[in-house]
Amino acid sequence: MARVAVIGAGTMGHALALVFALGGHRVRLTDSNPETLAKAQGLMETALATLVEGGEAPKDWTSGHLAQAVTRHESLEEAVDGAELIVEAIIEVPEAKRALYERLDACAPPDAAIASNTSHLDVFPLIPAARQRRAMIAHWYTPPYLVDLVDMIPGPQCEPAAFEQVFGMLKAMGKQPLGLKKFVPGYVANRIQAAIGLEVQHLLDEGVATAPEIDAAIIHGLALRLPILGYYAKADFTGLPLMQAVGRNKSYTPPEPRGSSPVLDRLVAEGRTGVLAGAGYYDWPDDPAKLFEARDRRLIALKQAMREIGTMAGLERDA
Ligand SMILES: NC(=O)c1ccc[n+]([C@@H]2O[C@H](COP(=O)([O-])OP(=O)(O)OC[C@H]3O[C@@H](n4cnc5c(N)ncnc54)[C@H](O)[C@@H]3O)[C@@H](O)[C@H]2O)c1
Ligand SMILES: O=C(O)[C@@H](O)[C@@H](O)[C@H](O)[C@@H](O)CO
Repeated sequence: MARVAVIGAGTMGHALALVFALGGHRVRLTDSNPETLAKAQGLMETALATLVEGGEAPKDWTSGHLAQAVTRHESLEEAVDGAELIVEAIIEVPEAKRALYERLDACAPPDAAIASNTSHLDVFPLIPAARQRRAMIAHWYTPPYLVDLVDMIPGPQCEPAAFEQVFGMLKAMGKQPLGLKKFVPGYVANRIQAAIGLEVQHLLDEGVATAPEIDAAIIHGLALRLPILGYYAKADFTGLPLMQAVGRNKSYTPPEPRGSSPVLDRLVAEGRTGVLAGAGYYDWPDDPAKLFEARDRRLIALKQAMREIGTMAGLERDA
């Protein structure tokens, strides 16, 4: 059992606290916003109840059990006191992360590993020199208690033993850490997701299709094969000469990255920031906790079906 501090209790932080608790670790959770920290309790409890009901967490995990495994702390110093692993899950703003790492340098145990959940940032230049030997990225996908992939990148001066320790810890928790040798923005899955993002925003901004139409194309077209074949096994079923021909014809040109999307900017300006705000690309009038629950139930059913079905991509797990 390790002592883990999770910094940031928002969309990812509360869920990561739950993941590490379920993994058998003792977790302290903190956030600079006391309201967010307070709300995290209810979100963790709902997620835990859904996991228990779906058979993805042990039956004896009650909210009392959770309260013992995860404690909430308004003070950063208190949260990191005695921590062996610090999971940084604060906002994706370089200056905020830099300021936090400086504070951590002053108050965290000298041997604590720091693992950033950053989606795309090269955080290593933001981390003080004294912390470099145990600095790494461990990037999770939401909800991390159901999505197993964790992208892992050691910092340029990270000691291999420190990296392997955290890598092994995540493996022991039943996760699928994917170790990359050096930082590349977005790792593997987030780069693919970013490319999809660029294309779907282009299609929407240009009025080619609506958000529901684009989602229908993904859900009823692409998504069915992906869990079984990934990309390359699907290509083998397509036939590689066709892929060559498509490439040769240059029939696809990716949209120019513009750094912004007019539709996205309008939605955010209108306060339609996503499920937690009750609306985003879609309207979400229900209680967010209920919506997370509805999503999680479906993900559990899918995950369990996938375990039964197996993939055809020759992955280690299916051997
Ligand atoms: N949302 C996702 O799907 C997702 C998935 C994987 C990775 N990430 C990454 O995880 C990180 C967090 O993302 P999120 O979606 O949970 O964001 P979020 O906005 O939901 O939560 C971030 C939290 O950090 C808190 N915070 C800000 N500065 C702080 C500080 N100095 N100390 C303590 N708390 C602080 C905020 O109050 C907020 O509650 C980002 O780096 C993001 O790129 C997000
Ligand atoms: O998909 C996820 O959960 C993650 O990849 C996140 O890091 C996040 O959603 C990013 O894709 C945001 O661009």
